[in-house]
Amino acid sequence: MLFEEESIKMEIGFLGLGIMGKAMSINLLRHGFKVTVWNRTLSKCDEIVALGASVGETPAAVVKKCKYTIAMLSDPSAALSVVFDKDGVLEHINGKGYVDMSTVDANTSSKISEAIKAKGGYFLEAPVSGSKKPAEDGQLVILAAGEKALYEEALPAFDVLGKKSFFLGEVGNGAKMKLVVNMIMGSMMNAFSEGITLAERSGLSPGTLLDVLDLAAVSNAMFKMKGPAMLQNSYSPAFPLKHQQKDMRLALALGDENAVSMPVAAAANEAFKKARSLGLGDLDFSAVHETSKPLDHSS
Ligand SMILES: NC(=O)C1=CN([C@@H]2O[C@H](COP(=O)(O)OP(=O)(O)OC[C@H]3O[C@@H](n4cnc5c(N)ncnc54)[C@H](OP(=O)(O)O)[C@@H]3O)[C@@H](O)[C@H]2O)C=CC1
Ligand SMILES: O=CCCC(=O)O
Repeated sequence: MLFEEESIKMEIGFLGLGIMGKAMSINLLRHGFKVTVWNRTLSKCDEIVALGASVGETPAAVVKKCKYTIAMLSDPSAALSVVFDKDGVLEHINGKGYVDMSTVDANTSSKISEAIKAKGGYFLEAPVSGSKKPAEDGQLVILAAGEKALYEEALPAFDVLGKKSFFLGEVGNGAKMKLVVNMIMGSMMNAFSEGITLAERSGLSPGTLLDVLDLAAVSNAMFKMKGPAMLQNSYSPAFPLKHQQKDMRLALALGDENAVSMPVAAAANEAFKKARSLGLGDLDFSAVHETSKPLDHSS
């Protein structure tokens, strides 16, 4: 057993303290797990240390100390770097469990899995659906795949981090499921944003549009949560737009591999790319709304 029954005795490493990693590591601490954190910008560890965590100087140091390490990193390049670079995860992974919860493509996940297995470690991919608030509240949806035994042993931690965990079979299936979900979400966000602009430009109240949508068949949590802020042009980041565009790009590549025509997703990706080119990448992905607004030619 990598894990012991009582969470109080579990020592969990956590790599990556961005919007999601910070909320998730705090949640684990709050529920009695011992947590050792590492972040590329080490100063970001200070807040978590003040709440009771320890710090590892490198990913290798964290893995050496903990039987089980979670990663929550921005993209495929970050996920690979933390594993394969000097002082990376591979150095001490023999006999340990590694759970990558970052959103990456199946190929990246497979590369990491193979390397960890070759060194005698255990690997699970476990990307999540749900954003900053669900991460803070332990309400994520966990899409795991890989080593089944590690999944079962990780359940005490997943039960704290999420409201539901799925085990989807072989490595890659978690990554693919996550990309399909985010591809749908990104397309919906663009349709929503165009709808708000169309309502405004055709003389309707966008506030009333939100009320109507909320009672209609297309009602959903995302429109309800993001709509009011979008009407105020307020895009405080919960899910950064640059990550949503990365997910559209990876989902479109999955479509290429499987000869699936995805014109709606391709158009949504163009809008997210446009938003990035306008410097909106660090704002919430709802900032794609800015690209649906007519240009102001008054000056
Ligand atoms: N925010 C959200 O709502 C959700 C995000 N996700 C996914 O979770 C992952 C994390 O998202 P989020 O927390 O929002 O992202 P952030 O941008 O807030 O954090 C990214 C993290 O990755 C680290 N990082 C980036 N590049 C490297 C690198 N080359 N080497 C090591 N570390 C690196 C950053 O370190 P540093 O602080 O030094 O920059 C930071 O800790 C992403 O894959 C995202 O798609 C999934 C579900 C929801
Ligand atoms: O990957 C990010 C997902 C954000 C969400 O599910 O709200």
